[in-house]
Amino acid sequence: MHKTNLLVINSGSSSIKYQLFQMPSPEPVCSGLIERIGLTGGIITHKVWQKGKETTTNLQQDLADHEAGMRLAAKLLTQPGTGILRDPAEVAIVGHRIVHGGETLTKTTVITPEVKAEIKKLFPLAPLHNPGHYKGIEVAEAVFKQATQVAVFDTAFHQTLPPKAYLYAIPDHFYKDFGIRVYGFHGTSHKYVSARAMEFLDKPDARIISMHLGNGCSMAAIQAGRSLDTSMGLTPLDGLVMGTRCGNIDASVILYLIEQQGYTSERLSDLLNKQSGMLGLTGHSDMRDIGRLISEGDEQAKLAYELYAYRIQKFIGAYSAVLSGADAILFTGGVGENDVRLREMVCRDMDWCGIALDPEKNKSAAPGIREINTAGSRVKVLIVPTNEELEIAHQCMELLHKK
Ligand SMILES: Nc1ncnc2c1ncn2[C@@H]1O[C@H](COP(=O)(O)OP(=O)(O)O)[C@@H](O)[C@H]1O
Ligand SMILES: CC(=O)OP(=O)(O)O
Ligand SMILES: [Mg+2]
Repeated sequence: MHKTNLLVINSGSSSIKYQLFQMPSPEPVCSGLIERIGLTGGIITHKVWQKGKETTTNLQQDLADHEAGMRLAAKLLTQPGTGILRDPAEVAIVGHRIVHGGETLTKTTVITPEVKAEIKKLFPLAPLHNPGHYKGIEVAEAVFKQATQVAVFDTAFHQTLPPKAYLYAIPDHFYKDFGIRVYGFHGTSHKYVSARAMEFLDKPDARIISMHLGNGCSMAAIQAGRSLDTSMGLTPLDGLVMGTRCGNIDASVILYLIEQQGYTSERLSDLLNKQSGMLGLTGHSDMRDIGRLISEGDEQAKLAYELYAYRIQKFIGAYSAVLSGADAILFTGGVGENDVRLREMVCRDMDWCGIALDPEKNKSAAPGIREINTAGSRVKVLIVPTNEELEIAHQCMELLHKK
């Protein structure tokens, strides 16, 4: 069978993940994770599967920004030793995760100069993401010259939100004139994990509360595969407490800082996007660092965890109302999939809405989708490892081969 080499690049706010697929096989032949971009102690894990053998390369290297990360990924993919490609021209398609598509880029699309210009126009609405994606596209265009570059948008899955969920209660013309509305993000992940959960539950009309908890965090209320509400808004700043973002905040805090403390918009953007969230509360944005502090008895770290979990619990309550109950809640993302303590805190005292966590199952580190609720729990509690890269690969194939 003819195989298509398809490289997927998923750049998040703190990481770049990449996978090389030989489509239609869903198993990658190479994958990489570049973590802690912009922090000290960058961690790089590059894996290659060839002739039934797995080879892993681990590097520790500080990476200042996403461009440095993308250049390293391209080098690891193509250089002798770690490279799986003899020639970059072997890659036929590069699929890029793009966080913000705005009002016009609502579906998976081939990247043209016009699409790039639109992604650039949206920099202010996704300041931690779209600039990195743009650099990623430019590096990929330079290295994989022959490939078709495709964009898959985080916002696309949330196009099904009803107006009562996507409009803000400000004069209507702000939506009509400037496109100010809830867009919602992490859509590729919410779509992928909810589809896996519907299969697992064998329930195509399932009511699902999906929690993507990574460096960026968002929740979605999903029914029968359609997103009905989500916690991020015009930008990926709203909703939950995140690694460096504040989530929900009274807009008057911003007015107060401008009027009474002389903050400029630049300082405010830096404060709310990059200095807040867990970083602002504890001095650390990575939950592994904060987990270590808790184990050492740090009270502030414990309080920050409580605040993070409490916000999630409130959204579970809200989305139970949106969906008139839930069949399952899903944990995914770097924190959701790995952080035992956090899952325990989120599910604590939630029996009123039918959620009962099994503490032993919660500790299991088994791979793949798994159920961690007690036998009597009315709502299933699932860990569903996300795979944004595979979802992006499928969407690229659908677009280009109409499969
Ligand atoms: N074993 C772990 N325990 C707790 N948190 C973890 C663990 N592994 C990763 N994380 C958290 O996951 C975050 C990264 O999640 P990820 O979904 O990859 O982020 P991104 O938003 O950059 O895509 C890290 O910042 C870290 O807080
Ligand atoms: C939208 C968003 O916050 O993405 P990430 O979690 O990958 O930073
Ligand atoms: Mg991510």
